[in-house]
Amino acid sequence: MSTGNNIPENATACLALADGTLFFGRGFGATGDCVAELCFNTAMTGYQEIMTDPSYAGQIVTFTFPHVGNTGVTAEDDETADPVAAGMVVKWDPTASSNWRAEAELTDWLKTRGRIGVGGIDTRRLTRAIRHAGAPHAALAHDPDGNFDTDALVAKAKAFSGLEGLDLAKDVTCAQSYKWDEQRWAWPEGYTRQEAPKHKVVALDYGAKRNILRCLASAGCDVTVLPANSTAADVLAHNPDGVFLSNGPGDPAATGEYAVPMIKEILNTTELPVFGICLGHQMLALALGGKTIKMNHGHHGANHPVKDLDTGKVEITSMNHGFAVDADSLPSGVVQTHVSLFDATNCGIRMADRPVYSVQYHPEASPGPMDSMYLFERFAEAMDARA
Ligand SMILES: NC(=O)CC[C@H](N)C(=O)O
Repeated sequence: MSTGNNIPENATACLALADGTLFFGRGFGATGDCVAELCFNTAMTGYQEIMTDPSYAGQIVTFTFPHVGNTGVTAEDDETADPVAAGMVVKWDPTASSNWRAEAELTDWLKTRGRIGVGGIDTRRLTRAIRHAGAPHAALAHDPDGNFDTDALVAKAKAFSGLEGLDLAKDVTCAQSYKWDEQRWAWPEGYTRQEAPKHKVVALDYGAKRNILRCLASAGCDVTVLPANSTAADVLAHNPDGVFLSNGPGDPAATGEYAVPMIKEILNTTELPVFGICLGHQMLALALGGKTIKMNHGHHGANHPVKDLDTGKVEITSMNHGFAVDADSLPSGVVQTHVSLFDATNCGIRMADRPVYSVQYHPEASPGPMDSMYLFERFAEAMDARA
């Protein structure tokens, strides 16, 4: 039974936006409520990879593609041990899995891992609202009895302080360093190990996706992953041939309090090649003297065209970011290398005179037509050149 006015009789989930807008639907996964920034992702596939991408900490994801659940969940596809996104919003109720690789159903997986989902939402209307007014703060509640205190949910959404100024990398980073040698998935052998690595790479974990670490291993790297708050001395103690800066959640300017000084010190005291992705890109830009800005609704999808300004080629990329590097803030000696063909947002930089570069998009998850491994291979080549 629902309580209060205007709550549909069969509603078991409520999505409340900070401006008071309410959406009702059918809950799935865990019960209870959560509060976060609400974004939308336009990818047609990959809901499990999206939900387990640590960059989504502090965000509820609206899936504009209505069909979720059909591939089930498969442990091999997790980007980290558990889902990190706070919740998921979809148009249709999840369908049962129909996939030989599936090991569990999406709804059971969300339930055992404490993540809330809602189906039956008009995601077109919601997406328009997000595009129009910017990513809102939202509370999502799931109650099988349909009891919702909508005023309290709106108040919770209003009270959420937002992602600006929020350091979330410290929440999702690893507690201790570890070695990584698993390579990209290939048919028919699946994941294989890198048995003859050529380059020692320290990868800073700000919320790293496993598939990025796999790409490093596949490019010939012997990868040591270090926690986000590692100092330049911690990094250099491993005697690396190159330093990698991972993706991650939250505001790069906030996470930059410890990471940016570390990156600056690596740049100032060594000549090591440095490669960054997404949050790593944003923090590298900050370390080089640039600025980052909060976007209206960000880029979250798997078909975003990005132009490589060095080659003129356009790559169709996977994206997940709500902040961006301000290209106008880049100091001399730092070159813009990639731009979004949607809205001209900066998508890549490099130092003019050193193999220090980064991209905003996720090459490890990009669908093509180019082989996104080229960025990892460029990193390996830069380490080769110094050997
Ligand atoms: N995927 C990422 O690393 C995201 C970076 C940053 N948290 C942003 O939202 O822009």
